[in-house]
Amino acid sequence: MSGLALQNVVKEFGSFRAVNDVDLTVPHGTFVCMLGPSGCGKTTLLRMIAGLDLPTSGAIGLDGEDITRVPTHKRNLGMVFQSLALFPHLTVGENIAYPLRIRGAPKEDQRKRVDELLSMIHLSGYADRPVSKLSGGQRQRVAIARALAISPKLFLLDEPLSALDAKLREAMQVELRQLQQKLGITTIVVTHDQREAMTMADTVVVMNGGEIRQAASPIEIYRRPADSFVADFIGQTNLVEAETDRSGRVTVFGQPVPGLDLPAGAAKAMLSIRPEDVHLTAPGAGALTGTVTFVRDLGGTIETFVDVAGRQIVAVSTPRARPEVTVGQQVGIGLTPDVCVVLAK
Ligand SMILES: Nc1ncnc2c1ncn2[C@@H]1O[C@H](COP(=O)(O)OP(=O)(O)OP(=O)(O)O)[C@@H](O)[C@H]1O
Repeated sequence: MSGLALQNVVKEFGSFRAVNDVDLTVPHGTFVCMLGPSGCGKTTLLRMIAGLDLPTSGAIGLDGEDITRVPTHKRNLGMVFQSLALFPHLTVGENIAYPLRIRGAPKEDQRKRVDELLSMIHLSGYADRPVSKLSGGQRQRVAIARALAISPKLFLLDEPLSALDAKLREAMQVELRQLQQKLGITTIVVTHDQREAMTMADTVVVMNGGEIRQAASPIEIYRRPADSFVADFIGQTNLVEAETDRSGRVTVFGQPVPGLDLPAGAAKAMLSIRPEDVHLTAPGAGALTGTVTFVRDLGGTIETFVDVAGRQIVAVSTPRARPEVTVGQQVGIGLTPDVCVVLAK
């Protein structure tokens, strides 16, 4: 297969298993973001793909070749890690040309490639500047260009944008994605920022406790989370329990939700209901009734916190779409089966 394939990859540090039996296929040209809380094993997995760590067991393949034990410098990788490690005493052009120079590429070829890459990262004319005179975002782009100078088979980045301020970071996410699409290079980015992952990835790999909990497109992960960890980790959600009552009706907080089905044979299941799918109504008009406990008006959106039988439900809407409500007021909550995602666990 063309692309990257991880098979039953395990990494143990002493008796601690940091990566537990990971299987993942990344087709050629795909942009993958590995996402998860601190310590979930995403950097360890990336380091094994890079050849910086050896798996305890399992296999890593690239374009059909087993590279599990191939040293990093023979894997044809481009890497950008958190600390950029640009050479501060070299110019922008010299930094980008560095990997070509150490491979003995002719001077003229180096110059051509540097010009090509500078144009790609929107820094044409910057070749002779010292890197010390660049802004954070410009340095980031130079690090990316240097990693791409050798036209690698695989582009690996670990939290590449984490040192940038929020606005620049968002702009760079779009730039990085556009560059990757232009080059069609298989790319894996480790991030703990779900918005960043949703912006850039074809496939988001959500990890927890050394395991992949779900690997799917951003919208699939958001709309059809595999389990309550993924539902809660990606975006905001309401996790509520549904159960079957004595007469066989499926209920939420004791109120029947007609048309909602639980998995065959299950008396209970967790539901994920996104806040934008929770519709506030007049009391009694919705399936549930609750009391407004807090209203967070963020200008573009309003979050309304509602206490329903001692549990908090959050509804999000635009100011125009939301009925006027105040703290202490009773409201109804309309629940339809189509907004309730029944979770596996
Ligand atoms: N060299 C090592 N020796 C011992 N334990 C390690 C080593 N490297 C990583 N670990 C442990 O393995 C687990 C996974 O670490 P890893 O760096 O992969 O997490 P991460 O998901 O990238 O986290 P973060 O977002 O904080 O960087 C952590 O519990 C970490 O302490």
